[in-house]
Amino acid sequence: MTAPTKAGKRIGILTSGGDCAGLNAVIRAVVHRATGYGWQVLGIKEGTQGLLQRPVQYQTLDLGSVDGHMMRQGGTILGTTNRGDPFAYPMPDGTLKDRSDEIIGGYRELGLDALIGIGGDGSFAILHKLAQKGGFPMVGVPKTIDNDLGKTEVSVGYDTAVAVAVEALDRLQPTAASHHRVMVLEVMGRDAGHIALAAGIAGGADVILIPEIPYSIESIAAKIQNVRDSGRNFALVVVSEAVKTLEGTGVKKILQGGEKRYGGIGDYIGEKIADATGAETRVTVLGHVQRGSMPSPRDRLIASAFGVHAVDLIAEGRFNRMVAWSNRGVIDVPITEAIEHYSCVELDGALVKTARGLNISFGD
Ligand SMILES: Nc1ncnc2c1ncn2[C@@H]1O[C@H](COP(=O)(O)OP(=O)(O)O)[C@@H](O)[C@H]1O
Ligand SMILES: O=P(O)(O)OC[C@H]1O[C@](O)(COP(=O)(O)O)[C@@H](O)[C@@H]1O
Ligand SMILES: [Mg+2]
Repeated sequence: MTAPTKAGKRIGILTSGGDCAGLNAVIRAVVHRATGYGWQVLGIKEGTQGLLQRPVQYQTLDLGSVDGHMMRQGGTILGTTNRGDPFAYPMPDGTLKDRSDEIIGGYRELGLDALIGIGGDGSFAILHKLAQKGGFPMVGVPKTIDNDLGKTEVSVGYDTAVAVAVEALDRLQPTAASHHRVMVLEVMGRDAGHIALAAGIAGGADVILIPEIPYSIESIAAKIQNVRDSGRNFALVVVSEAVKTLEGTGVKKILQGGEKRYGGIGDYIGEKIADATGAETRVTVLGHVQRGSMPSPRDRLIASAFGVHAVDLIAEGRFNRMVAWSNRGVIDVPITEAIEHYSCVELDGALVKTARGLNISFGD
């Protein structure tokens, strides 16, 4: 594919890392704002993978291609990747190769004036390094259901993921009560407990286990005994996927190609609770359902505000910055600060205090 001829600025946009709800709303907002400036927008396919391929994989985005139902759709129309680090790209023979120059070459082939990357910490680390090496201007838009990016109060996708987890607890509660069971819900979060904490509070959990707070089975069992003593015959337990075993190891599955992902701590905790309390216990692993929903209104709003601001940063010539949510509005921060400041659950933060005030146990 040959890049279209150019009048005014031409900007590229890509989505990177795990998908989440609200990515399409960001893309739509970027296209609206850029079109307002009279610019062209090229959507790069599959994150950095699209720039690696020849011909470079992209699609031209205009108002006609982003309106209608796109903002309501989960996922990303551009595709994404959280594999294939360009600086250590896994080759078929098992070796790792630095392919960053090919990606920078792909960027140049498109004749872009700037790149908007929608990603999380991992993606920004890669994209920023590429932009520095290739000398091209870049702006970041934060997304991740994990909400673990520093320097922004919230990332696109988090609100929807929490809503899905709360809905799961709403559905587990009546079946737990009907069968007098302890229901364990394992939610995502690599490696922060934000989803578990927020969903646990909003979904009425009795116990919330997050990687930031060490737990003991005795303490969880004591909480379940308290619940029984109060006359209630069921309990809801939320476990973040990154919670470790009592021996201090993360529970992971090995996937095709040797990739590892969290999964399984819910079963581990469920068994321990059953042994310690004698309660009938069932485990639900929510998994990618948390990423696949229609974006919540709040995610659509944040995504829209971020997309507009990202284009404005380019218009102002302010690069290497990430748009961020702070104090009821959009700001921008150096992207390096966002990468450096990993944001896990603050132990003295409002939500931990709220949970304790509600007598929710962290198992500590
Ligand atoms: N081409 C790539 N683009 C983005 N991330 C990649 C790529 N290749 C490998 N990765 C790795 O995948 C992970 C992507 O980060 P992930 O946490 O999934 O998303 P996010 O960018 O939202 O943080 C990081 O560990 C990153 O180093
Ligand atoms: O989709 P995959 O590759 O199984 O990855 C799962 C991981 O991605 C996430 O859903 C989201 O991570 P990012 O938003 O940082 O990409 C994590 O919560 C989870 O551990
Ligand atoms: Mg991440």
